[in-house]
Formats: sequence, structure tokens, C-alpha cells
Amino acid sequence: MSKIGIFVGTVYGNSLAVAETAQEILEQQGHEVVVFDEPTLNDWQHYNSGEEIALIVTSSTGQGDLPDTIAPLFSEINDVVGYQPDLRYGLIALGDSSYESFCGAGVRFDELLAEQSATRIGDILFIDAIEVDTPEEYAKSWIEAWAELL
Ligand SMILES: Cc1cc2nc3c(=O)[nH]c(=O)nc-3n(C[C@H](O)[C@H](O)[C@H](O)COP(=O)(O)O)c2cc1C
Repeated sequence: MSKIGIFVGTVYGNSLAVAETAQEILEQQGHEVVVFDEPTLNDWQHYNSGEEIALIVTSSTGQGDLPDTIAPLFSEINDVVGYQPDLRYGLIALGDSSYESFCGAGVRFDELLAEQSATRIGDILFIDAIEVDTPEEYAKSWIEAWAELL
């Protein structure tokens, strides 16, 4: 069983609802899960040593920008961490395909972690608000499949 930190970027709460659903599913499977709704670098550094796993769940705001709850963490990972080859992570990106930069924040996070030599577990789950009314329901099957990869 794994220790999993869920790092949330949200404006209106949809990503937090997805994160809480993920927590429920993963805990039922025996994992130890903590949700960080305003994650700090200190929180992050408990999950990047290779033993643990980070799951990022973030929406986009502005023009593909990161929500305020997770933007400071993104900057610190960029400025302070630099290289984290032991990190294993998953990513759920919420967005709306009517925006030019669909799920831009999630994509930027993924690009940053890839640049820092981290390993993504599974494909990114993209959730499009145009097509999906209840993202936390929609995400369930992806979360169950993702858990199989841990
Ligand atoms: C002002 C505003 C800007 C947004 N900008 C983007 C964007 O650039 N790209 C995108 O894919 N979605 C964008 N969205 C859509 C949100 O990311 C989407 O509705 C998401 O489900 C919100 O999740 P949250 O409640 O966790 O913040 C925007 C929404 C608003 C209201």
C-alpha cells in the first residue's frame, strides 16, 4: 500500500470534489491518503522521495493559469526543487474546451514535472466542463484504473 498526497488547485471547488472522491476510493483500497487544498512546498516534499506518490488535481483559470490554491506550490517547485527524479505522480486536469488553453494549468504542471525528470503514472485524465456535469462521478473509473498501476 502507498502513501499518497493529493495536491489540489481549485477556484470553485470542482477539483476538490474530485480529490475527495479519489481519497475515498484510494483509502478503501488501503492506501494512506492526505488531501492538501492549499498545498505548500513542505507538504510536497513529503511525497517526492520515491516511496510515496503525488496526485495533482487542478483546474485552469484565467488563460490556462493555475488557481491561487496551487500557483505558489508550482512556482516553488520550479524555483526551489529543480530536479526530482524519484517523484512518481498522477494528474487530473479539469478545464473547459471552449477556452483556448484547454486544461492549460494541468498541462503546465505535467511539463514542469517531466522537465524535472519525474515519472508520471498513467495518462492524464482531462475533464471537460462542457461535457461533464459531475466531475467527481466521471473521475471514478479513471481513479480505479490508476490505482491498479500503483
Ligand atoms: C474565469 C475562468 C477562466 C477559465 N479559464 C480556463 C482555461 O484557460 N482553460 C480551461 O481549460 N478552462 C478554463 N476555465 C474552466 C474551469 O477550469 C472549469 O470550469 C473547471 O471545471 C473549474 O474547476 P474548479 O471548480 O476546480 O476551479 C475557466 C473558468 C473560468 C470561470
